[in-house]
Amino acid sequence: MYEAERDPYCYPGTDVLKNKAGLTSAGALERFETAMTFARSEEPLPHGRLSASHYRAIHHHLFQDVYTWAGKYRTIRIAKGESLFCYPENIASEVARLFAWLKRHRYLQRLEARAFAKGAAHFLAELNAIHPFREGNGRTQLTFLTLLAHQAGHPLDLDKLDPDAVLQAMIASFGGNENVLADIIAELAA
Ligand SMILES: Nc1ncnc2c1ncn2[C@@H]1O[C@H](COP(=O)(O)OP(=O)(O)OP(=O)(O)O)[C@@H](O)[C@H]1O
Repeated sequence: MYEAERDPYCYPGTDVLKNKAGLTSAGALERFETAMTFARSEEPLPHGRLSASHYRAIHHHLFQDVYTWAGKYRTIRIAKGESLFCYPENIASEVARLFAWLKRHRYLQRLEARAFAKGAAHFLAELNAIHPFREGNGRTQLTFLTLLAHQAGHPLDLDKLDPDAVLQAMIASFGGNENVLADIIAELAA
């Protein structure tokens, strides 16, 4: 999925991420990852104040059974399709900047539905452009967004979520158009 040269996260000569179960087949790892993160997502999430450390704790919670680096920022450059994400040396400062933005905007609380959707889309687009973790960004983003929306009084109905539409909206947001993402969030919150 990711394009990374001589990726120290992978078993040599493969694109399979080193994992706690020692699985060297991509399919087996995918099944293991899905099962483990699903089980963890059924448990109560770590408490926190919607901060950067809270975000890391959520990634750690979901991926702790699979990767030793759960909850830790990546150390290599990664890209998906045309999108080259934040360089690793800038991740900590960019994450700090983004969560300071969220705090300054009072965690998007006390906003009307459309204003919430717009703010949440901006936050999500920025978070995705940073892509702080080697893997598991999408699931952590969605978990955090669900929490943020709930606390802001605009709970999301995830049954309505269309993964392909979200992917297209995320790609558009990387190119600077956050409107499609805002429309999706508004629809999920309606
Ligand atoms: N070409 C792209 N440009 C920008 N963002 C992308 C692109 N392809 C995928 N994404 C976004 O990257 C995130 C997925 O990142 P990652 O693969 O680290 O997470 P994951 O949880 O392992 O995967 P998934 O979300 O597919 O379950 C999603 O938010 C997705 O929308």
